[in-house]
Amino acid sequence: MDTTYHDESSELYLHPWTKIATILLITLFLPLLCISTTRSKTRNPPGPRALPVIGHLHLLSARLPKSLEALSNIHGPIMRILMGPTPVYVISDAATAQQILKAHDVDFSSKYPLGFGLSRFDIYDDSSFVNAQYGPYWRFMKKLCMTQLFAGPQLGRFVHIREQETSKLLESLEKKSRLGEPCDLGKELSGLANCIICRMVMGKRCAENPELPSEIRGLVRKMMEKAAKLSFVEVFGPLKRFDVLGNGRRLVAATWEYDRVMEEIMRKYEVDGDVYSHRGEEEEGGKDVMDILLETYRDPNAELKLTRNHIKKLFLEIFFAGVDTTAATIQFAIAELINNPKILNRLRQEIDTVVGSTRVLQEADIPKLPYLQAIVKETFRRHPAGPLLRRQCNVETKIKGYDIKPGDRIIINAYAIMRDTMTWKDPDEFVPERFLQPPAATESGRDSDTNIYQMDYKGQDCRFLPFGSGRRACPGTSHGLIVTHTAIGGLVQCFDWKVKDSDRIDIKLVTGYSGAMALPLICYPISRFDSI
Ligand code: HEM
Repeated sequence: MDTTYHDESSELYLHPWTKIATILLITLFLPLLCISTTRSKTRNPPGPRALPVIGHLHLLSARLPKSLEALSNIHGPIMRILMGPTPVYVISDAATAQQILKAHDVDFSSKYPLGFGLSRFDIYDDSSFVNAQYGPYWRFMKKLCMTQLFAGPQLGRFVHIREQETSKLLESLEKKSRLGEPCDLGKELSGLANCIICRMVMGKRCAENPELPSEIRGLVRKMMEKAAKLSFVEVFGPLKRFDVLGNGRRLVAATWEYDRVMEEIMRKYEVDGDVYSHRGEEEEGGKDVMDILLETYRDPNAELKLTRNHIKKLFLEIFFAGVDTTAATIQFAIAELINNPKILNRLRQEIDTVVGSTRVLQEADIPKLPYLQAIVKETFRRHPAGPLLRRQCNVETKIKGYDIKPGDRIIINAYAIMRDTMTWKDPDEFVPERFLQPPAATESGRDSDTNIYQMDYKGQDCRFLPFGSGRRACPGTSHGLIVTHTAIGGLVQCFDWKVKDSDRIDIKLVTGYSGAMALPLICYPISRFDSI
C-alpha cells in the first residue's frame, strides 16, 4: 500500500504531470505575458486600419500633405500610421505641434530622412545636416549657419549679389516684353534663386566661370529627377531593398557626377587659397561660404572635424532646401496675384506710392510695404514650400496622453495646421488682409487671442509654420524672406502679367512630398515702364 500521504483536499496538492505542465507554461508564456502587459500599458494614438506589410501606404496619395490632412480629419489631430512597417505619428493641430516643437523641443530635435528607403542610394548618407540626429555635428553646423553662413552680417555682405541677380531677371523679362515672348516664370525664378545661392556659396568660381550656376543647377536637377522617379512604394514599401527598376542606381550615378564637379571646385579653392587670402571681406573675391567651410575643414583646432563629404552634402542640401522653395513661393504669389486683380492693384498702389516709378524696389523698401509683407505671409500660409516637418523622439515622452518612445518618428503637417478652420477663416481663400487686421470677434469658436496679424516667421506661434519652429527651424529664413519680398515686389512693380491662352491660372499642387506647383506658369510679361 502506498503509504505516502496525499491530502487530496489540500489546495497545494498537484499531480506531478500537472506540476510539469504548469512549470512549462510559466516558463514559456510568462515573458510573453509580461510583454503584452507592457504593450497594453502603451497608449498609441488612433489611426486607420492597416494592411499587412504595406501598413497604410494604400491610403496615401502622392500629394502627401493633403492625404495626411484628409486622414487626420477622420482620425484626429494626433494619429499613428504605418508607412510600410514603420510607425509614424502625424500631428495636424497647432496645440500638439506646440508641445513637440516648443515645450519638448530638445526631446524632439532629431530628424530622419522622409524617404527612409532613399538613404541606401545616398553616397553621403552619414554626412547629412538636414537629416542629422541632434548631436555634436548638427549643433556645430547650425552654429556655423547662424553665425557665419546665412545670417546677420554675412547676409548683408551678399546684398549686391541679390540686387544684381534680381536686376538681371527683370532685364531679361523686359526683353521678352519688347519681343512679345512668353516666359516660363517658374524656370526663370529657379534660375534667380539658384544663381544667388551659387554666388553666395562659391562666388569666386562663378566669377571665373559664369556658366557654373547653370552647370550646378543641371546636376542638382538630374539628381532630383532620378529621386522623383523612385515611386512611393520603392521608397517606403517592402521591396525598397531590391531597386528592381534600377532608379536607385541611376540616382547614385547622378550623385557621383555632382561629386566629381564639387571635388574639382574644392581643389581649385585650395590651390588658389593664398591668392585670395589677402582680399578684404567686402570685395567680390572676398570670403564666400566655400572659403569658410574649407577653413574649418583645415583648422586642426576646430570644435569638430569636417570632412569633404560634409561640405559636398551641405551644398547639395542648401541647393535642395533653398532654391525650389524660394522659386515656388514667388511663383505662387504671382499666380495668386494674377487670379486676384484687386489684390494686385492694391499692392501696386502701395509700391507706386512708396517707391515710385523712377527706380526699382530694393531690399531697404520692404519694411515700408506692409501690404507686400501680408501677401508674402498669405502665400506662405496657403502654399507652404516645406509642408511637412519631421522630428524624431530622443527621450520617452507623453504627448496628449500618448506614449512616444525614443526613435519614434513624427510628421507635423504644417500644411494642415495653416488651413485649420479653428484658426483660419476661409482657409482656401487668398486673403492677405488677414495679416493686416485683427480678426473679427470669436462667435465661431476661434480663440479670442488670435492676433494673426502679429504672427511672425520664427515659429513662436505654431499656427503659422512656413519655416518650421524650434531648434530645427530653417536657417535660411532671412535669406528666403529677402529674396521672395524683393522679387515679388519687383515683378509687380515692373510688369503686367498676361497668362497664355487663359485669364486664370490653375493652381494645382505637384505630386510628391513638397508643395510645388504642378503646371508650368507660362505668361507674358508686359513692361509698365519704358526701361528698367
Ligand atoms: C522660401 C524659402 C524657404 C522655405 C519656405 C523654407 C522652409 C523650410 C522648412 C519648413 C524647414 C524645416 C523646418 C523644421 O523642421 O522646423 C527648413 C529647413 C531647412 N532649410 Fe529652409 N526654407 C527656405 C529657404 C532656405 C534657404 C535659402 C536655405 C539655405 C540657404 C535653407 C536651408 C535649410 C536647411 C539647411 C534646413 C534644415 C535645418 C535643420 O534640419 O536643422 N532654406 N526650411
